[in-house]
Amino acid sequence: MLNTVIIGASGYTGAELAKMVNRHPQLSLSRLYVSKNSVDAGKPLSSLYGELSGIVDLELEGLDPQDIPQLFPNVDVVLLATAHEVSHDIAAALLDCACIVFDLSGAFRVPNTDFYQQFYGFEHRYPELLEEAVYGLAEHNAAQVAQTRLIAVPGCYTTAALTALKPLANANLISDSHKSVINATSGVSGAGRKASMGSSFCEVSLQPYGVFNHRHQPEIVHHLGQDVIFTPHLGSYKRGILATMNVVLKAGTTPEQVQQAYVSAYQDQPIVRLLDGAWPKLQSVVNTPFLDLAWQQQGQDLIVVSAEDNLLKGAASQAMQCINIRFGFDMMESLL
Ligand SMILES: NC(=O)C1=CN([C@@H]2O[C@H](COP(=O)(O)OP(=O)(O)OC[C@H]3O[C@@H](n4cnc5c(N)ncnc54)[C@H](OP(=O)(O)O)[C@@H]3O)[C@@H](O)[C@H]2O)C=CC1
Ligand SMILES: CC(=O)N[C@@H](CCC(=O)OP(=O)(O)O)C(=O)O
Repeated sequence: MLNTVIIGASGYTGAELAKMVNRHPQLSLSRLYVSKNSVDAGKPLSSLYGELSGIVDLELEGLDPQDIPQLFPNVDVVLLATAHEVSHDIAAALLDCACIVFDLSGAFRVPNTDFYQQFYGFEHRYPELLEEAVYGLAEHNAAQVAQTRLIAVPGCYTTAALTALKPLANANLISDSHKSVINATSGVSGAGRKASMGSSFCEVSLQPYGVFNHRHQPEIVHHLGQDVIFTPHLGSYKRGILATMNVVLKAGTTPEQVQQAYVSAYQDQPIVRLLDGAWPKLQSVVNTPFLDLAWQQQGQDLIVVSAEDNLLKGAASQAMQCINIRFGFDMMESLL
């Protein structure tokens, strides 16, 4: 059994992780942490999430980062469900304790320190860890995930976009002279559990945000290898992302080539479901680890649509896919 700890366990993705770790036959959930002075320290996780009552009643503990060298030497797996800056600050100390670290934040996703200054607003002090980290896009980077000690789990919008666009880019089917256009809508849980005006019940209304400057645009570009335009939208519902993408294909690309690109990428990947004759919808993926994908071509124009649960394939269940890959467990273990 692998001794497993979740830091940031009281948040939305942390609670999803707790559920999955708890039902995993090879993982033993030993501790749940929040910040040192958290108002939730001392409470059982199940007092915050009633559905976990009798299932995960472990108490949330406040973590002082200075105690990491004493607390973590016997821990095998650490899941960081924390804000970017928090993950940035504590990952190195956890790696020094020989933990395998799965970080759900953006702190190690793009190997470029300038990117962090520009899009995250902090100076990245661990350029060597940025180089070392493996991007945990499970269906595409399994071989590298299996070898590493630091996995940067992709962002939720990024997973929706890259899963749809990477097979086309890998098959060299996207026109060089057009940017692919990604329009995606996320439920409010994408903003996390902490209260804010922008995510309060009476304020949320379907609306774009982060136009031309959302940090997932450069994350997508880096891992796709092609420029894109990305516009996120906040929807007035709890969870799920629907992304609609317009792609201009190279002249002469046939529907068979597009089909072949998707089938060869995902035919052995149970989490990505290629729909035949229906468009993805949130209802089919919310509260599941699946990402649904469908497309339609008209000449050089391709519309491709993906849908996922932002807290699951967009975060926690993709982290669990990475754990399964990293330790050689069945790839579906504990996902359903
Ligand atoms: N929500 C989503 O759809 C997605 C989120 N992500 C990323 O995953 C990470 C977690 O997101 P989410 O679950 O939504 O966030 P939440 O805001 O819901 O939860 C954050 C958690 O971190 C804890 N925390 C805050 N500061 C510290 C600290 N210094 N030390 C330890 N714990 C701390 C919080 O508890 P407390 O404040 O009480 O200490 C809480 O448990 C973020 O980096 C986010 O960007 C990635 C993909 C999708
Ligand atoms: C609705 C909403 O606010 N969504 C978040 C995305 C959360 C996420 O997946 O991304 P990171 O891990 O990169 O923070 C946002 O736009 O910032």
